[in-house]
Amino acid sequence: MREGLRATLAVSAGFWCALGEMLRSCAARLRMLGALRKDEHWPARNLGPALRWFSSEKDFCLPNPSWSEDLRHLFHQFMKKCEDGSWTYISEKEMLDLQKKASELSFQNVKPMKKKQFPSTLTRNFQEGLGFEYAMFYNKDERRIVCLFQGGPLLQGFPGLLHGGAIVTMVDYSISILSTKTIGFTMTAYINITYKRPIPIGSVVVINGQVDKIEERKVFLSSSVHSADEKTLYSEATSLFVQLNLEKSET
Ligand SMILES: CCCCCCCCCCCCCC(=O)SCCNC(=O)CCNC(=O)[C@H](O)C(C)(C)COP(=O)(O)OP(=O)(O)OC[C@H]1O[C@@H](n2cnc3c(N)ncnc32)[C@H](O)[C@@H]1OP(=O)(O)O
Repeated sequence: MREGLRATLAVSAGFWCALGEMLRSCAARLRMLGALRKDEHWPARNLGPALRWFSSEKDFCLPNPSWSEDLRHLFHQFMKKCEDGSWTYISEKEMLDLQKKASELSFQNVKPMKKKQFPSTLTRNFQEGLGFEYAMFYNKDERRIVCLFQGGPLLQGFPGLLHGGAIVTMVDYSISILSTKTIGFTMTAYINITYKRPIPIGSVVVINGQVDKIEERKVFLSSSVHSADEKTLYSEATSLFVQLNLEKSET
């Protein structure tokens, strides 16, 4: 009798959970459809204050109050390395200029978003300190890029830890700039990342990317993610970027 009651309760709890999940997913879809109906272009008008808009003139790669001591220290170290010209600081403006040029390329079946309506890049759509805080430095002769990165609480995966998707986003974004600066506009064909140790939210990591080999339109790169003191290797990745074949994509 008691067994029967327990089984009935388990089935009914399962039913209510499944129903709840279904209703939540329907509500999310309806919200999305509503937003889409209002305006065929993303983003919907009222995405709230947590966005740094494309039109902003501010250089978000410079230190702000959310930066930890470690991030400031590394930033100033790299700025010093820039003095002899071996390394160059990549400003937000330079990244936006690249992006603007990229938005002029036409891809099959892709409608460009209305100017000024779209946010700068995925990595800049968060309020100061909550998402991706970073600065990048480029070494042309060594074909290397360094990204100093501090991931905020909105990038959480496991409690207190950075989501792997946020880590690979920052790796991909850094080496995408490196490959683009090396041979012109490229796209990620693959990126294979190995996560070796979890990264605590708010800690500072150093992403090192380098070009290993170029074969015609293909750029092979490798990258690593270390702690600021270089003692911990968090992740390693190998990737292929392919230079855009504009004749093909213009069709
Ligand atoms: C970001 C900074 C700068 C820019 C700012 C912009 C905004 C920032 C945005 C941040 C952006 C962040 C970055 C992002 O998020 S980029 C977004 C994520 N990536 C994509 O969506 C790319 C989707 N894929 C494609 O569009 C095409 O497949 C590409 C363009 C990659 C190649 O298609 P295409 O038609 O052009 O070339 P092809 O097919 O003739 O192949 C050519 C050669 O490549 C070899 N191959 C191809 N694929 C693979 C593979 N998977 N493994 C091994 N090999 C592969 C192939 O065998 C051939 O080799 P070979 O036979 O000649 O030896």
